[in-house]
Amino acid sequence: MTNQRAPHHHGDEPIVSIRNLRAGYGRVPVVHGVDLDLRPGQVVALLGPNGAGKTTTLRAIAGQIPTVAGDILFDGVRTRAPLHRRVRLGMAYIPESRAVFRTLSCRDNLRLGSSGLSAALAMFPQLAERLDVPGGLLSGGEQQMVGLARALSRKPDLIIADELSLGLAPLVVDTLLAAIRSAADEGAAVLLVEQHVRKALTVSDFAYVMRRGSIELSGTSAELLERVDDIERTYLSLALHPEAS
Ligand SMILES: Nc1ncnc2c1ncn2[C@@H]1O[C@H](COP(=O)(O)OP(=O)(O)OP(=O)(O)O)[C@@H](O)[C@H]1O
Repeated sequence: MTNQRAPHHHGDEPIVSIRNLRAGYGRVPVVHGVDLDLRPGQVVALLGPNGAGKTTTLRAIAGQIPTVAGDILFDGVRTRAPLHRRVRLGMAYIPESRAVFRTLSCRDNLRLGSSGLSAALAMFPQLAERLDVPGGLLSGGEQQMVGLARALSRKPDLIIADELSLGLAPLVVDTLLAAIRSAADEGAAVLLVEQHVRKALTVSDFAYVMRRGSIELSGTSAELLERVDDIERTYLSLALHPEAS
């Protein structure tokens, strides 16, 4: 992976391929044999009830936890690089916890991104009125916008985002997902874990449904959206936040 996107990737080649991934904590595997492909320009949603192993899968792909078995290929090359090296190769990993500097102003938080304030405000104009507010006093949604603007400012070619919208109002969720969609439209590959199933299927191109550590179903998001009631009943009914989808 490099930061020079377009010339590097051609056709339909995956930028990331996961083959028979097993990962977990200590000696306890919680992800059993996951296969998954991410292509430039695509948003891929990873759905599933709480505890299915979605976050663990993301952490393994990001290099935050080691794999127990299986392969993670970046641009067709097997990698065991740790998180910070994958970030240098062009990955942005947005974990569930919100990453703002609480005592720095919103303005200074945004300036930490590599393309600066104006690009961030073009992405999220609503932050313009909040520039002097310390990061810690921004709303949850605003904090998430700041974190996302900073992550996207590096023009990553792989974006891994874990429950961006946890606890946020529907309109804010739409704003965040729209920013993710634009990054994909500009060429990034995106892997998204999202509790709002319908929103996730609307914004994504392809989706995987995970349960008990394995992929149980996959398909184009359009196909899955057509049978979303059935999918929610059959695969996602263990979700702790069914009202959120
Ligand atoms: N740090 C950890 N140490 C040990 N077990 C963990 C750890 N984190 C998660 N687990 C366990 O791994 C399993 C999968 O968790 P994971 O967070 O990957 O699921 P998830 O699909 O992301 O669900 P959620 O939506 O609740 O985050 C769960 O049984 C969980 O209890």
